[in-house]
Amino acid sequence: MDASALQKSRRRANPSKKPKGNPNKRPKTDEPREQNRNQGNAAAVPLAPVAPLSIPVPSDSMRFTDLKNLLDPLLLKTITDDLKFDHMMPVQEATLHELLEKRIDCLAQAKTGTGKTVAFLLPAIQTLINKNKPRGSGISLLVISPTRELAMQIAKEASNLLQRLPQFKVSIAIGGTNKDKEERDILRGDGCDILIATPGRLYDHLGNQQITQSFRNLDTLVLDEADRLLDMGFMEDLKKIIRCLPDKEKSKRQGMLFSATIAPHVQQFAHLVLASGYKFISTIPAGEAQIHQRVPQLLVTVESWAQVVPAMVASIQSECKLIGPAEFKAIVFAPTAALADFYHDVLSNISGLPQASVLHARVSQSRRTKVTNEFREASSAILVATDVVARGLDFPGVSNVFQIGLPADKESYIHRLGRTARAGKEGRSVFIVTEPESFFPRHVLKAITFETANPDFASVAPQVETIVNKYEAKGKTYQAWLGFYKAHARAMRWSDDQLVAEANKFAIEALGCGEIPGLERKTVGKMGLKGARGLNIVANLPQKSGGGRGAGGGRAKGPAAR
Ligand SMILES: Nc1ncnc2c1ncn2[C@@H]1O[C@H](COP(=O)(O)OP(=O)(O)OP(=O)(O)O)[C@@H](O)[C@H]1O
Repeated sequence: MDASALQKSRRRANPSKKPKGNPNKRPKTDEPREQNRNQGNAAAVPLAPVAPLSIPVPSDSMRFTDLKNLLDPLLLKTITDDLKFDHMMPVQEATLHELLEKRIDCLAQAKTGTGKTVAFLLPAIQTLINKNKPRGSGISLLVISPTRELAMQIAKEASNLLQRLPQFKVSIAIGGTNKDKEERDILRGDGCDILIATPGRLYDHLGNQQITQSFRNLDTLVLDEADRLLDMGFMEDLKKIIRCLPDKEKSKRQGMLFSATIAPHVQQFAHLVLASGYKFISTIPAGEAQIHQRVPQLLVTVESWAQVVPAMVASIQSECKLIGPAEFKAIVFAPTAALADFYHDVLSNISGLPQASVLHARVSQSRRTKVTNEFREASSAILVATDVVARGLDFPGVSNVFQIGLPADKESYIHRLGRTARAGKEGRSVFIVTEPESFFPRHVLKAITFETANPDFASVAPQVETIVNKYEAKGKTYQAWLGFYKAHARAMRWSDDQLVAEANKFAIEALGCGEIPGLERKTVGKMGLKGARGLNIVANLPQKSGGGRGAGGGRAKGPAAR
């Protein structure tokens, strides 16, 4: 990061005022989260929300060398000489001293791409060094991450920080990989000091007493992307995991929650990980959006579903021309795996664009790792993805983010956007919605100033039509569309009949289907669309239905399925 970028980033982070009101208020579509929050852990009394500290970030950012009395010389040398970090990012400046010296528990909020990972790894690694425990004393630091890719990235960053201290070992525990190998790694003779894990796989491992035992001396517990982990999808696993760990008050372990977005439920559940006197440290000034104001955010509103894909292609072509093909590195976010496959197919068949790849939860783990690594290394490429890459992933040099259709919620929009303009770099964003979806930029994202854009999509429409006509998985795409928008139907003010009518328009106009794709009866039931008019209901198929007759699949669409 250059000096002027650092100056800019410092100017942005001036948390001198306490936030007023609730800038993170969730859209109305989040009732399930609300219910889940209220169910909470009955035994635990939620703490009253803690007001954010007013920590003014000085105009001259501290240097890492200013911490030489608190940091191990080898660790400091790695930061300055190997990683070439000189000044601290605002979140590091705001947290490191307190985390290192006072070992406070904290809930920390800072914009995407501003160095939160180092802010939690550094104090935790220093604790590991300070404790100087004999080998085989068990895991000192546990970091929990919502996605596998983010867990791998954090593990890499931890290994980078430990390159001059090779006696300390980092392991990962993530789904989709060989569990036995992970187990051997965690329990190996020379020990595992740092474990980075996703919740489901970690809980699986905790069925093994030996692994549970390896947490007996846990010094630090971190939840990265804390608001996601304390959300409905992960809460139950998380509570079970925490029950398997030593009691937090007795063990005196340090707890840290980090995220760019801190939704209200985070403060309600922070006590699961943090001690009662924890500090809330925010480097986002009151009233300021949690996103980088310098990222130009273009909004394209199209009239019909048929215009979405041509508008996507035209926007990508125009941005690619603006940035230059050699530097154009874009992530295209789609609402579901099937829509990501569809958009990927289209973009792969448009000449003149950088190579496109696709990533979502239904891609095999080995492929996910390969695609992630290739995209990280690429100087020019397109990655079509679902929210599996929305949070935390640090792909260098992403010039553009495209969001096609509604994100799951406001936080998802912010985290997706945060894949560009990281660590002081420039970035651009395009958000494409249809008229019925335009409530989202207008109301849910009302704090954001969008620039209206009108890409010339009429000229690409015939080419897109030819590609779409050849696309085979139309039924699957239709079903995924229906499942996703069913979840947003209330916000769109659609009845079930209207939802189906819009889905059918999408099938005919956007997918070029000759007739409404069939949906198995059981799928209609699972989607809660029994009785809705306009569906083409077909009998349940014996087993796997494939893409042929019915829309196939039938698996509920949740975060895990994306
Ligand atoms: N002090 C620093 N100076 C320069 N670069 C830094 C510094 N600290 C971290 N970085 C780099 O900044 C980039 C972004 O950091 P990181 O991924 O930790 O951001 P983040 O705040 O966790 O983002 P997100 O909210 O998206 O998870 C990384 O490439 C990291 O190596």
